[in-house]
Amino acid sequence: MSKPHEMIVVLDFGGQYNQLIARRIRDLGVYSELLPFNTPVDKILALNPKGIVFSGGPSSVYEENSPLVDEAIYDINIPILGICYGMQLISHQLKGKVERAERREYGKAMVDFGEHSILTKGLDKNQQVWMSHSDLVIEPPTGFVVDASTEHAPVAAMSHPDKKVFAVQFHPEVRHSIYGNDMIKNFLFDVCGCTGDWTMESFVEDTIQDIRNKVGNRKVLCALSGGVDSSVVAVLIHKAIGDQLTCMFIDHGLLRKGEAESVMETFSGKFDMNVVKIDAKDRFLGKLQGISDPEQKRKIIGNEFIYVFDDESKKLGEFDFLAQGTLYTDIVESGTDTAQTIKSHHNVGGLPEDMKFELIEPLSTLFKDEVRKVGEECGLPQEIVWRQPFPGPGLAIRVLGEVTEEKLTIVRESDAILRDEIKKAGLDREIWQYFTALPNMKSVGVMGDARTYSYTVGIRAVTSIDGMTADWARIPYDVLEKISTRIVNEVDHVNRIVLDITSKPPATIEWE
Ligand SMILES: Nc1ncnc2c1ncn2[C@@H]1O[C@H](COP(=O)(O)OP(=O)(O)OP(=O)(O)O)[C@@H](O)[C@H]1O
Ligand SMILES: O=c1[nH]c(=O)c2[nH+]cn([C@@H]3O[C@H](COP(=O)(O)O)[C@@H](O)[C@H]3O)c2[nH]1
Ligand SMILES: NC(=O)CC[C@H](N)C(=O)O
Ligand SMILES: [Mg+2]
Repeated sequence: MSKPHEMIVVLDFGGQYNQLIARRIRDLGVYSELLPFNTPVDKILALNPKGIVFSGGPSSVYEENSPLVDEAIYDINIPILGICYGMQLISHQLKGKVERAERREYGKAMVDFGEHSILTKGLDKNQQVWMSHSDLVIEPPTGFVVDASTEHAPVAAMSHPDKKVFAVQFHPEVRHSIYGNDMIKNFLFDVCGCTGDWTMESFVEDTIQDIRNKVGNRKVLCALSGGVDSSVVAVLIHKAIGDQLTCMFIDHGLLRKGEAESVMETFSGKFDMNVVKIDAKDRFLGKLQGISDPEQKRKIIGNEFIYVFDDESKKLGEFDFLAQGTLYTDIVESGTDTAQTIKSHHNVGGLPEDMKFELIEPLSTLFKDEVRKVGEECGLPQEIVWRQPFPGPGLAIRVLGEVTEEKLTIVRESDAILRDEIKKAGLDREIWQYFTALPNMKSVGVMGDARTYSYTVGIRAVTSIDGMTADWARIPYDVLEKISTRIVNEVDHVNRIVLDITSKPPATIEWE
């Protein structure tokens, strides 16, 4: 992004909540991005950050090959906030002492700040925090003061106020740390001297300007699915370069019932944009034939998307750029240097190596709920902004195992019934995402006095804010009853309905 804005760099040591740290900072009005822990100091300095946060992470500093930062970072006079592993790292690199704890601390703990530091100014000294560690700082480095302790952690917070280095063993970024957000706020505004100049409005303005600078008078192809993310991207690019943009919507044969028609209707009706629809059903279904491994399916679909964009755009002229609605979640789940691959999102981990397009992904640092705010800021209609997410690989990852026309029809029809009943019950805004999945199994039933041996359909419905974590939605029994009855009565080859009652983690939202 164009960077007249204040910026906080979060160095990523692989912790589960790292993305939340950047998120909380942005919510407080300061732009923040996550960078790999081994980013060289000159690259960090080039971003002109007002402060640097060291995140948590699964490693232990005293182990071989544990992730370290370039030690020059301690001499550049930029404030540092170390969190959990980050605090242990500061101790380790500046010659304090870190050891394996006799008693691990997971979950709630009470922390006692003896004196107020600039971090806890105005807050209760005794406060509930959230811990997740099995190593301990036993002795802070020379020049540091111990700011707080808990029953089991002698150093729960420490600082070197002159050097503006602060560190906490607990996680201020999670809501269970009741003053966590206030501490982050104090760090940003009192320690780093930020003023808070980042808003959604400025994000929209900057992004439009960045796109203009990058594209010049060349042309952009936007991969448009009709979903929230790509619709927001299309509108931002259209505001930036108008007719130099062409949107391409691919019907890969894996869409929901009525989806192709409604997307085309929305986009050709409401927006003054070039939108082309491509029918690529045979290409995708052909490539998926005989494939049952989930990762392989995702990669084939990701590759095929790009090949179709390539082939079809050539018929329309020369396009240097491909724009996608990639979010931070897609990137982190597809795996990074520090985060494990959970699943390859088609638009990130599924891209072919020989891709010629240069990517434009203006939302790649944001979470879904932030994108919805951008959508509202850009004036997108409510039905697009609040549409439930639908994954690019579509029904292919909801048919477990090999994808066949028969199985696709079952998920497509059962999903349409589920969506209809959820809408009728007025739950469509309350439930974040809801769909049916088809496990690769049959069971025995009885219909009209005859034995059946047919498929089971699973109902998946979750509440979430950003898709990173989710809980199963408590759909009222009478609504579930209607859905179940209608699916077995109206969809052929189905004789049993089950409800998925797992949260994420340990499950994921999609079944593949
Ligand atoms: N059928 C499609 N045709 C063209 N591009 C697509 C299609 N499906 C997905 N994409 C591209 O892949 C990106 C990622 O898909 P994803 O589902 O995460 O986002 P979305 O569809 O824009 O939003 P939502 O999460 O609300 O469904 C999209 O933003 C879009 O650029
Ligand atoms: O465009 C996409 N391409 C993909 O490959 C993909 N995989 C999962 N999803 C969507 O991401 C969110 C989190 O999903 P999971 O809990 O299943 O990982 C949920 O909203 C999923 O629907 C995808 N979206
Ligand atoms: N959450 C963390 O950052 C954990 C850090 C370190 N591995 C510990 O257990 O103490
Ligand atoms: Mg989608």
